[in-house]
Amino acid sequence: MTEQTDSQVRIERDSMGDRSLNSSAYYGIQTLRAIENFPISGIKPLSTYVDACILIKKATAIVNGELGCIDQKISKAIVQAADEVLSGKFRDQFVVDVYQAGAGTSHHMNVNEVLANRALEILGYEKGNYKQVSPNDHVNYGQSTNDVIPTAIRIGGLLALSKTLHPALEGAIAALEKKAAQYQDIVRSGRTHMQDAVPVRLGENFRAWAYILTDHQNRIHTASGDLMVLGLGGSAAGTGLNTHPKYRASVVQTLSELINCPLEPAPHLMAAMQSMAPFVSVSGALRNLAQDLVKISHDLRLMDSGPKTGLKEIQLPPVQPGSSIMPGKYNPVMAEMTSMVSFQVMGYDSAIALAAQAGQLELNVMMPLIAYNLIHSIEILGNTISVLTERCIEGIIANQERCLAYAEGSLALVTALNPHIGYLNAAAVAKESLETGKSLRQIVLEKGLMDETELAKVLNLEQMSEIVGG
Ligand SMILES: N[C@@H](CC(=O)O)C(=O)O
Repeated sequence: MTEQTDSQVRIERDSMGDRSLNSSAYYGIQTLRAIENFPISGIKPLSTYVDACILIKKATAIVNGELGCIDQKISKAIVQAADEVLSGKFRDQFVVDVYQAGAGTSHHMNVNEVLANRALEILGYEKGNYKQVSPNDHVNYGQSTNDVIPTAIRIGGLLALSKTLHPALEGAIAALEKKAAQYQDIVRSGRTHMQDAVPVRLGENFRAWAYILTDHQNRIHTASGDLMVLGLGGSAAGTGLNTHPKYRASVVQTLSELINCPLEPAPHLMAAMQSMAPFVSVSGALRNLAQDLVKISHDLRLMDSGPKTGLKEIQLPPVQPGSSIMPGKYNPVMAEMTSMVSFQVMGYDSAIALAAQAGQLELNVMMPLIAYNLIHSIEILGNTISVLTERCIEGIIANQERCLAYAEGSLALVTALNPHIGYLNAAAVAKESLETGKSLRQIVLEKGLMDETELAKVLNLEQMSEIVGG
């Protein structure tokens, strides 16, 4: 290993002493200590979460500059540094493991240090010259991890929802409605308890899934309303110590404009800091969606099962060879992946529930876990639903003959005879059909239970699978 020369390192000082850093690093001494303290997962902060923190820092620098709390020149340099990060620069400088100091102080200081060091360069100073621009005194003026991080989780959640999950759900709903219209006339056998049930239309199966996803989108949208209420301005304990009296309203307004979303200041800042309820609500709505995604992806796999020994009512588009050993096999990989992601989201939700109830007095220090789990849940669900739509749902082909054959052979068709011959007679017909292999029609006629024309009208599959009153 080659030794670093003096020009390749800089010395920084904090309340614990001096440390040397590589002079190319934009993060500083507190980040360095956190890197050493938390070599846990290797998982770095999600880019949406970094965006959220940087947007908050941009808003606070603008407002603190306008209110005269920090020098205008410094304010402008911090804003320029923030814009550079938002445009994609310096992203490799956000390096603290997601499992880190409680409340997120380490990641927060990482953000403050990167912005301070870049602002120093913009103003013509060396990195680390914190007398000129300080991570704590300027970038973090009037702020605390304790109000910034819960705000960043809210903003990160909102950004992730609007960029990934909501568009993905809209695409899936549109694709399912298209399939519903395409396959409206195909009759298939319903199955309840995995046994023959009355006939249904394949198109209605797709329409039902579209409605299920629409309901989840509405639930998530409603829950996410809570994310728009911000405790920013509360500083360390929700009292707003060290902030300008006009800061709180102004910073929320500025942030609203930056992300083009109607944010509002929380009516009680201590409450906003202490309770993790908004994140629990959104995570709960995500879990709810994930549970139905499991159901839908399992249905897709069942209906596609075969090709020779399963149901094969539909054909999912083959997207890759399925087996390392069995030639010619194509597996329902997109649906399999969807189930696994959904299980992960449920796991994240369980951890969020544990973290959310672990607040003590003025603060809940488990926020880093909540931040990662919530934003990651939204993003992996969004990505999953997008590819499931494009690589699976849009390419589904119905096997009309197979669907009809199952529907015609279903013993549950006798259900339509109940009003005409009674449940017990119908049950006897079904039993005999199963034992002898004779058709339901033949047995009813042999027993003289109904005449031929009447029976033909009642055992009409199209009519039986119509939605009554629909
Ligand atoms: N989380 C810190 C405050 C901060 O980082 O701003 C504490 O309460 O100790």
